Amino acid sequence: MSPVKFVVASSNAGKLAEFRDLLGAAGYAFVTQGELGVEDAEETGLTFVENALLKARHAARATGLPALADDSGLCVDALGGAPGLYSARYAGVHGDAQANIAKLLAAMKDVPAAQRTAHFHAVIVLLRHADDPQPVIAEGRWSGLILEAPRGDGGFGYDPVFLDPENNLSAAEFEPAIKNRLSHRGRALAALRQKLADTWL
Ligand SMILES: O=P(O)(O)OP(=O)(O)OP(=O)(O)OC[C@H]1O[C@@H](n2cnc3c(O)ncnc32)[C@H](O)[C@@H]1O
Ligand SMILES: [Mg+2]
Repeated sequence: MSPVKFVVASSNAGKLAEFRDLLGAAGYAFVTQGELGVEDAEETGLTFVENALLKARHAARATGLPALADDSGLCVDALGGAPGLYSARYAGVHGDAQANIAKLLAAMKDVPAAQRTAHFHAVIVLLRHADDPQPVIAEGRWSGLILEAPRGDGGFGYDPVFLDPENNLSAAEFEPAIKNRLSHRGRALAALRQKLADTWL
């Protein structure tokens, strides 16, 4: 395992567990912003890219370390892309997955099966330092359908109501390693590593 290379600018325990597996398997050690006493950045951007940059810059500035951040969300076609950028705070309270799921299922109550398409989107940003003018940016997508009721107890956030049609499993029914292989976050991180292959990571 390499020495600590960067700080991960996230306070989401579910995301951090996924990063631990994904980056650990690749041999990279990191610290979390929470371990270094860094507060959450304000997510004032209007796009996933902007928010990921804000988070990474905030953590890099506070710690002096390179920083990796993820901004992600669930985009539902029948809802015009909502909750999208506002996925974490859809029902009003940041990170209340139960309330977010309840609000989503209510909004989708009358939407027929064929129109329940959705995708998770993740943007991962790596800044080598707070003023890095050349951020490395990678994106990943996971397409599926919104279920009518939650299934499974793994994962986090909207996982219980997101169906992967190819496997007929909800995101909360996958083994963590399989979710990491299929997911928006896993794909974004793979793309990031490819971009960095001959340079930094
Ligand atoms: O900003 P950080 O501290 O990383 O944590 P966060 O939870 O606020 O993260 P985001 O701002 O990126 O919001 C993303 C939300 O989208 C949802 N989400 C993202 N990836 C997901 C996944 O793999 N499974 C389920 N829900 C996910 C979930 O509700 C997250 O809270
Ligand atoms: Mg957030």
